[in-house]
Amino acid sequence: MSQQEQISHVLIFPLPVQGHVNSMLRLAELLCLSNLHVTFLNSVHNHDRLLRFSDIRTRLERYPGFVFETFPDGLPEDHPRSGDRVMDIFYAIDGVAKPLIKELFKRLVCDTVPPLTCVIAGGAFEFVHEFAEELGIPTICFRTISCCSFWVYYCLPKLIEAGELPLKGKEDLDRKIEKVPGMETILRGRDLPSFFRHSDINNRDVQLVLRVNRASSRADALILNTFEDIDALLLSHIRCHFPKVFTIGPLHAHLKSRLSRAATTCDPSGGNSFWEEDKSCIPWLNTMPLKSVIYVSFGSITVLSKDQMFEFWHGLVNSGKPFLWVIRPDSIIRENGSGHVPEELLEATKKRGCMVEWVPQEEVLFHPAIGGFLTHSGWNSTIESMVAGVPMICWPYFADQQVNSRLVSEVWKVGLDMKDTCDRLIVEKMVRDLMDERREDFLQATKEISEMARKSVSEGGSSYLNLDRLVEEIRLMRVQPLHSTGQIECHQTEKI
Ligand SMILES: O=c1ccn([C@@H]2O[C@H](COP(=O)(O)OP(=O)(O)O[C@H]3O[C@H](CO)[C@@H](O)[C@H](O)[C@H]3O)[C@@H](O)[C@H]2O)c(=O)[nH]1
Repeated sequence: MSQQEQISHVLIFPLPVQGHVNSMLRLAELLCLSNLHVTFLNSVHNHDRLLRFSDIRTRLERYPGFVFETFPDGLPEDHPRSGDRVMDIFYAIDGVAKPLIKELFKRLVCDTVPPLTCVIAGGAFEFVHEFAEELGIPTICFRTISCCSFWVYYCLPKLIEAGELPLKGKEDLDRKIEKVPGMETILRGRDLPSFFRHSDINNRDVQLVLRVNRASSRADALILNTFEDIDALLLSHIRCHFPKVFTIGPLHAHLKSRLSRAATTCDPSGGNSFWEEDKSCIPWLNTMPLKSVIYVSFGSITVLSKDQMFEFWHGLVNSGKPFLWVIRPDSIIRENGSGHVPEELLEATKKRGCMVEWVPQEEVLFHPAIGGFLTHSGWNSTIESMVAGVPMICWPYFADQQVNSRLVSEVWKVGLDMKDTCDRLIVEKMVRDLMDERREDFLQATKEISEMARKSVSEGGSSYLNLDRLVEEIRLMRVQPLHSTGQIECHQTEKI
């Protein structure tokens, strides 16, 4: 086969957490639909959960060019991989899995047909760029966070240089942050990614975040799960630094659009869940009036203290609105002596509440009974809510979520930002504002954004065309010979 005819083979390597794996799997399927060969790299821990709780195997086995590879993430099985221990994932992988992943890269280049031609990485590990550069493999960085938070992360060194960071104390949280181009009037200290609330810039996590963000610019191209209409200004800044940016989102809607055009028999609503989806909430929702229910979910990493849980619970009950609340089994911090649930909460919940451990979120958001979403502002949840036309109350937990929630309220105007408070009176007021007082404004804004999003992923839309361009770009990518020897040193590689 000639160089031109060679089939492109992409390795997709997400940070092994639900939110990242979700969007990367959607990308994988979109690339398979374009007849590219895709190897998807999962941690053993996540892969087991995915096989247990989703239909991913049947969905992806339809594509002859799709394969999973796995690696051990280096953490004990009972490690929570969430809350304030989520950063352990980065350090454990950097230690244990790194050499195995390097061997995998070599094996895919040397011993696989078709050979690897490109790596799409989540931008979480610097070593991906090191290995790829050593082996001459082109890389594309897919940051699964929002465009606005990607840009804020990218500008952080500038903020440090200009003295806007570190924040020195609580009094700095409301100070304007002016050195992020395109966001000069929007951000305050409290809207920066949570890692940067640290007053010590040399802190290990802060340094890690700075390093991995710097590494993004070593990639040959950048993919973002957004669409041009909501991020035009920031994209114009980003494109000055990253000449090849492909905005191909919202990915979940894009996948649906392409699957329906391909007229496959595959259920486009199939999830990629690490937890068992409890569908009993759907018959419950069917009994509720139109747009009356507030859906509550804080994603896959957030953990709540018992006090926080009770504040939310009281606030929801006191708002008088029906609520569907996802509480992951591992999401409440165990504390001694504070487990008593007041009788009035239990009674009110029996009447108008439904609490489950995990739901098919896309289906829930599209249910006609859903009128609002109390969310942690993870980017997938945010963009899924926008597509479904559901306004949000944002309670960001950490990382990029702090930026997303600010944009939701101040720029896109599709919801309210409740960051840094967790008080039953505020929860109650925000729910009433979202569902009653300011409902019409929010519904109008979400409707407009939802229409723009759907248009972008329909034939001829910006994300649709950008995906075609991305596929063309990938088809042109080839492994370049090593500088030192003039050829890749393909020797026996170990299977992981
Ligand atoms: O009951 C549920 C709850 C959630 N989901 C899905 O799980 C995903 C959660 O993703 P996201 O909303 O992005 O939250 P996290 O799981 O917290 O995602 C991580 O990854 C995101 C993308 O990079 C970041 O924006 C977040 O800050 C980071 O915590 C979404 O697709 C949801 O549809 C379900 O299917 N069922």
